[in-house]
Amino acid sequence: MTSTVPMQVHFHGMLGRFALDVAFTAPAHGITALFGPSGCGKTSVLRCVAGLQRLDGRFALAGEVWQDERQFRPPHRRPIGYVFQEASLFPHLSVRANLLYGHRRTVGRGVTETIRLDEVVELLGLGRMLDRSPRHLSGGERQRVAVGRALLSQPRLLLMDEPLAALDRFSKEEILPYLERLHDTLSVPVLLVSHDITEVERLADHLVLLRAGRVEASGKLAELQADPKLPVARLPEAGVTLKAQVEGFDAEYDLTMLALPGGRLQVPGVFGEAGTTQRIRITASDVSLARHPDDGSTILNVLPARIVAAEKLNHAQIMAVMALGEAGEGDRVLARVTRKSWDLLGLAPGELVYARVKGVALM
Ligand SMILES: Nc1ncnc2c1ncn2[C@@H]1O[C@H](COP(=O)(O)OP(=O)(O)OP(=O)(O)O)[C@@H](O)[C@H]1O
Repeated sequence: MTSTVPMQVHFHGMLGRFALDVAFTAPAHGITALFGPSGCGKTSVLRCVAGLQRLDGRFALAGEVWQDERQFRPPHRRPIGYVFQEASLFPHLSVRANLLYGHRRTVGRGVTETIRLDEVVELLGLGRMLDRSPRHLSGGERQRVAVGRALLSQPRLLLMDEPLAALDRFSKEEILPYLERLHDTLSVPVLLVSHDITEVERLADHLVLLRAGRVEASGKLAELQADPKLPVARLPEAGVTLKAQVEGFDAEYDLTMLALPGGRLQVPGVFGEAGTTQRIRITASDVSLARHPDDGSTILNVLPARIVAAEKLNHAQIMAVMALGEAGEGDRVLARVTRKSWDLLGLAPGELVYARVKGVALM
């Protein structure tokens, strides 16, 4: 059962000369990413959650307190699965035996089985490798086994510390769809540490931005992506990740019609089934703004929107935030525009514009 009580995370204290003082709440379901530059304290937060690092504070999951001023549950009494950068599998055991390792220690000792072996094998595509030795697996395959092993220990929380960082680009692409499926299928909440924004955007629902041991911002991924005061919205590849519903298909032109709060999009190719939800990304540099909807171009997607905010990126460029829909009732998107065109069109917050979306990426 998915809990509606948020996860409460608060740790403060010194780690050598490094001061950590983080406090945030996150949903007790879905994937929460801890994102920030190297050395900002991401791994330390995970270690505190696991009880491997003891600092003052409080941690509660679904209303169950693991740590506060009166109590501290030792690591072995915290029902967590931990996935590290490098999968530390037992080389002398088969994949099956590796998978069942944590299972035996929990289900074998009376913990209720909510995640079964066959389920994990199916979810992570491990069927063909069960009798093989981890020595003969690729990095991506090993990491899938490590995730499976962590899940079979029946965790109430999955901690993933840079699970893709050691993989090459190809292996990363191979494993990402499995992690996405995990996200869609399982109710186990995940705390994911990453310094790769594209990974975060593909997987996370909730984002916690860390800087120098503190929380810079915490909220829904789409909200933080569209806040031009935050560093994620100022990156060259800044954009928003949105959920859109497949409305139907244009068979003549091979297009998929998507609906999202405040607008509709047509995307080349036929994918998904009508009624399903797709995750899409709209990059700020792929959006331009116009005063009028129909000035004849090849761009199919022209959406009315209200300008919500604008932030100067540098002397030449502005990051504009728009809420889709004539009344600005819909999702937020970003547009990176030159300050010159902004001035020439006389744009300002509150104005109605037409966002011309050149590209929509499916995630
Ligand atoms: N037990 C400890 N004793 C002393 N210093 C520590 C300890 N644990 C962490 N630190 C320091 O705390 C800081 C934050 O480290 P942490 O590994 O949490 O950062 P990070 O954001 O995960 O970095 P990266 O992305 O490089 O892994 C670093 O300066 C690290 O050296």
